[in-house]
Amino acid sequence: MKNILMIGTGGTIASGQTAEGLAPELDPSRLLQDTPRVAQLCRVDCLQLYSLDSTNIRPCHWLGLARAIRERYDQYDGFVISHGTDTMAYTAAALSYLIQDCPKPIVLTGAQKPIWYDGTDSKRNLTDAFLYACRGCGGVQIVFNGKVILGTRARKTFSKSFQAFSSVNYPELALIQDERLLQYITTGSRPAPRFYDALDGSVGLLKLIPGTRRELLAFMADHYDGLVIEGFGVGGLPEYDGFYDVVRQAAEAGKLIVMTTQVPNEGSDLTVYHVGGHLKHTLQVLEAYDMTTESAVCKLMWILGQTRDFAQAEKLFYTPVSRDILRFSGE
Ligand SMILES: NC(=O)C[C@H](N)C(=O)O
Repeated sequence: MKNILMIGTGGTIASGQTAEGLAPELDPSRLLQDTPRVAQLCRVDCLQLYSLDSTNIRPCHWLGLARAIRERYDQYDGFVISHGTDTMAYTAAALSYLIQDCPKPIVLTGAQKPIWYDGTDSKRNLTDAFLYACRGCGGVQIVFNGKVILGTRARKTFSKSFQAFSSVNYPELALIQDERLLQYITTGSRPAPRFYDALDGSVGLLKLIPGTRRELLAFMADHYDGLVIEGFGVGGLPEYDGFYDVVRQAAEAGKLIVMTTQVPNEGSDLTVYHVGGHLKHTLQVLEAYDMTTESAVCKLMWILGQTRDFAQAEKLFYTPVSRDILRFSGE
């Protein structure tokens, strides 16, 4: 039997009812009491690391999760992290940069309804997560509603339904149906993972709207070391009101700027239109292409944890990690 470590962090799956709404209170061993099937699949140890609604999860918690896995890595065959769904895609992306080429499965799961709720999705998701931790591929993945999604490709796309997550610009890796694992895509891995222990949380995300004030961009460029700008369509920046100069000054001041799109699918291509091409050709800005915003944000934090040098940052940003960016593969 495989040895799996379950790490609890909170979320709806572990929540109880309070007068002001659901709040996490159940620890992982309590979740397993309600999911007896797991004990037939593997041996489990439990670690309650946090008890948070995932709205409260921050980069320090991602570092804590990576550290917890690193410290116990040799003792287990796989890891299951129970987590709130709201920021699970960010945690999955962050862990994909902090723990690279991992040959053991690191599986995030959670639920849209608490474990005690009639018709909850908690038990299915937990059972599937453990099944995948025992039989699935290495690396960081989300198992949810029968789908297995690469940690760098996940996004929460439904706020209430059980099908909470989609795989963005990349196929789902596997399906789990009636405890049968259909592994369509495998993840290659090295014999041992590479752990990182630094992230710089000084990254901001600006979603443009028609008429966004330049002052907002300038304020963010002043207050953050890295900035992700979600433009429209295939990407670009307004040509009125001095936006370009703000980005130029920020880039010259050594800030790392990533241009991406707020369109959910197919990614950016800045060079198609002048609103993007002028920027791309004249300034030192990075482009997310087919990466998710969650991954672009976390990759920027990971890069800023290592360097401020644009050339080095550019190299790191465009080097695929766990298939987060495909634009450059094969070129
Ligand atoms: N379904 C959930 O888990 C949502 C919850 N607010 C959380 O992210 O912690």
